[in-house]
Amino acid sequence: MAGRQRYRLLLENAEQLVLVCGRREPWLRRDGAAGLAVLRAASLVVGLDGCIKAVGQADVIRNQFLEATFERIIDCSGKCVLPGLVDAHTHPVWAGDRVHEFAMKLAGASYMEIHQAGGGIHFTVEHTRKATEDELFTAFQQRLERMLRAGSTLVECKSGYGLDLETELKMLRVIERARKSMDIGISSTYCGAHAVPKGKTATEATDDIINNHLPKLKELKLRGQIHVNNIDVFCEKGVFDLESTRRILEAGKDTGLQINFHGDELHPMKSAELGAELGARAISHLEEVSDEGIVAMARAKCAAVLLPTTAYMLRLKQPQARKMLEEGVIVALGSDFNPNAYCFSMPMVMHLACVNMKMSMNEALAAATINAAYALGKSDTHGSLEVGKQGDLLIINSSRWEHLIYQFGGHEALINYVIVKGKVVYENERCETMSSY
Ligand SMILES: N=CN[C@@H](CCC(=O)O)C(=O)O
Ligand SMILES: [Zn+2]
Repeated sequence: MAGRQRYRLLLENAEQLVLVCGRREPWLRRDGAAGLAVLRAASLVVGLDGCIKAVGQADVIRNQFLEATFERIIDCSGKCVLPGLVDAHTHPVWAGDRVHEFAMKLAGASYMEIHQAGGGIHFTVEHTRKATEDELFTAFQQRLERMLRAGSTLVECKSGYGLDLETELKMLRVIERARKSMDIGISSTYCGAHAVPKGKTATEATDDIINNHLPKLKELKLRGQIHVNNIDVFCEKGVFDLESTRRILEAGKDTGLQINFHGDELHPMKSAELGAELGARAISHLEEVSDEGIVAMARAKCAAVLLPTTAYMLRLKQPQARKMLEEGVIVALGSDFNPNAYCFSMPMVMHLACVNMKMSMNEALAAATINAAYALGKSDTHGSLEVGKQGDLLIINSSRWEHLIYQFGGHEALINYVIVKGKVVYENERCETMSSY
């Protein structure tokens, strides 16, 4: 019995309550993901501290909390409750969209042709450098709101459209401001090695990052002004080669940052092998990863953050998700939201992962929850519905959770509530009047 205590939230009698996992697993590999933990006719309680206090059969919870009071009770009959989605890879702070480049790509130009001609990341850098901090923040805030409404409650956010120290810090301050003022959870990534700035060689840019950028980040962290979690490099032919990548990642690790970088996207670079050797928490993209790289990542428990929107948008070959899963890699998903791949929606990302990368719906959900949380070093607090974890949840207006993936682009009418730390941060009233079928 819970006694007369007060709690923040009671979700009552969900048709399905998708725990994802229930034994404090820090990740789910293929076999674990195949049998996701799902309860039927279940309830969940979140405490005043925002953490989950109980989850179980509705009648058991009812008896246990008979005398308790709740700030809010939501009747979930006929609905499903899932963990908030975790987006493990985004570039959401920028000015200047690239819709004109979308047209060029549709007409046949490749990503690298546009980049080498001074467009792509360079175009966005030019606009981001000119934008004020407030302008960047306003656009970022709106993007985060859209992510939240699409079900993401924890999002990795990169800098990387400044390249010079001043603009990189401006971006990181914008991320910090959102972290403090918004409900959505943020994992912040320094990505000063996103491209080689115009007028510098890769070696000069690498030296600048190691000698100037990283010491400044360390100083700001010590002063409690900016909290950066991860370090990223775009390890790619014509951008940062393997040796420069190694130098930057090692220096970042020495500064206390988790390694989480772009690798083996357009060309095989042996990024996976390098990441495994350096103890990287995650590597993103991996369309061109080698067989040895896959084995090394599995052994090193280095998560593969797969980005189905990139391969779709750029018509690249798909990352070998099946092979990675079979070899025991921890597979996570990200939207890769950026001016090249303008997609906020993890439900759509999961759908693409299922159709184009041949993942099952269970594998896709594990990849967008517990495994994405692992890729950010946060699976002890996020990514599943277990007692003690943060009460980040979705309620969908359907009696089977798989509708979240099956209805491609249908999440806007399907997601009924988004909840962070037990507090409703988005309520979609349209759901009450609409049938989900
Ligand atoms: N590949 C490098 N970075 C981004 C694209 C960034 C951009 O084009 O602005 C990505 O992950 O897809
Ligand atoms: Zn990226």
